[in-house]
Amino acid sequence: MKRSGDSERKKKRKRQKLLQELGGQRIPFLSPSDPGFQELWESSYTGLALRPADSLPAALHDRVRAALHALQRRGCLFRDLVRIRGRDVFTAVSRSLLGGPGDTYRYLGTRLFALPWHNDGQEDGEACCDRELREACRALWELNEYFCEDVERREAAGQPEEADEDPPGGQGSSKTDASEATPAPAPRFNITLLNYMDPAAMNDLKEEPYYGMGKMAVSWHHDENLVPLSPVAVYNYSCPDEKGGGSGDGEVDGASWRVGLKVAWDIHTPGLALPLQSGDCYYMRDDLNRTHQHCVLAGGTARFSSTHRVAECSTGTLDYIQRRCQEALENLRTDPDTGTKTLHSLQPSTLQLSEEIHNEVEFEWLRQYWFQGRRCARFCSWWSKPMEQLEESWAQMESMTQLALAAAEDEGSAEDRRREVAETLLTALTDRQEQRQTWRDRCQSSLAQTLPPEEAPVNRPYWGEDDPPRPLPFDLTDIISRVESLLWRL
Ligand SMILES: O=C(O)CCC(=O)C(=O)O
Ligand SMILES: [Fe+2]
Repeated sequence: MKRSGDSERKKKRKRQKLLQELGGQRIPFLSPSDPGFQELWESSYTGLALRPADSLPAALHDRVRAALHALQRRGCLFRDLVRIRGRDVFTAVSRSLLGGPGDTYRYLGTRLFALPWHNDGQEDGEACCDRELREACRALWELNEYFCEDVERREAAGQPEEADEDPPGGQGSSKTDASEATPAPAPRFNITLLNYMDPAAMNDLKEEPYYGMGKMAVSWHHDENLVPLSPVAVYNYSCPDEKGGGSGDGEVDGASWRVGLKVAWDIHTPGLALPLQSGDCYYMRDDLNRTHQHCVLAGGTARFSSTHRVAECSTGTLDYIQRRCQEALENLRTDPDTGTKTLHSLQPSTLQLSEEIHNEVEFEWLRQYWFQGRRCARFCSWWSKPMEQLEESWAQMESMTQLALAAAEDEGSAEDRRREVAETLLTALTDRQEQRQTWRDRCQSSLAQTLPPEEAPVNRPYWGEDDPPRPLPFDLTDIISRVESLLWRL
């Protein structure tokens, strides 16, 4: 937590310095009708590639569009209450995560839990959601497969396919690929984060501050939590203009949606604004996401996007956290006859491991999940059972902490050992107490209060004096003081 605070402060200083240097002036940016647009794309935005709508199969467009509407109609998309620079804010876009069963994706202090793709033809009885949703998820899985194969094709060819790579309006220039170094095997997209926004329903969209590009639906950012150098593929669907007057594919004159790009920490290279027709896709490849930032500029109509990513999921799958819990619980022994619990080992490294896992399952899984309210369980039951099981494991870990505490306070034991145990506990409990406070504050924030009951954050696990007792209290203030005073005495 402290570390990210430091880097936030550094970034803030860097930002202020650039703004000072800019002195209130706007940095230029280029659109396709500007002279030099294509040269700028080729020289400073090589990792960006457009795949125009007409190069995708028409049937795929139809299925994906129907799927996006179905997910929206069924209320599966939500504005996330994320955390930016220590403050809670709602995202302007509504989102939903799809991916493999048990996958999660973490961004802006928020872990999203994937609605499973359903590429396995489950029958009604055993399924976690109904047929309509299964079909919708499956359509996005097909789009994901399409993108995986497309990226593989491009990498195998070593060189981009001409027609797909030219900036719109380009006269067939022969652009060479930036990635001429050793080709690594193309990682497969494992999740998609869906976005939806209807600008007519939003009255407080922020103006793009540096270039004057217009209203932003998503502000400048790097995509987080991706495998380094992995590509991102985005499907853009601008809904037909219901009021009429557009060209029927989401285009109102001068009001198409655009993706904005800029070189990170650079006020000299002009920005790039790429308009997207309905059905157009774009790729961010190589190190574009690291060296550049992107934003989404709102157009005139409602719009969906499906953003396919290679999420770094080494600590982000249900399998992973279940394995971690097992690892922690290996140190707990329950007598089969009496039910009495004991710890196998009081080694500091063993205790430290289980206390760290305790914090990980509580703050990265249980509290993240419940903070998002009961919103997902309404239409998909996939996560309900695993979350119950994780909570059971967590409850066992509460017993383990209590046993370790008892060992530290056991006057019959060697003082060295007691001190070691107390020190290990103090670190873990201080962290736990701080994080519990943060989550409690987030659940009670004024923004959280504006949500309808079924979406409102739940501060869970929580237990007060009137609830069934647990081995340790929710509020650890007294326990921490006990451990501290123990350490003074030992
Ligand atoms: O909608 C888009 O085109 C991109 C959205 C985006 O940048 C994101 O979700 O991270
Ligand atoms: Fe992004």
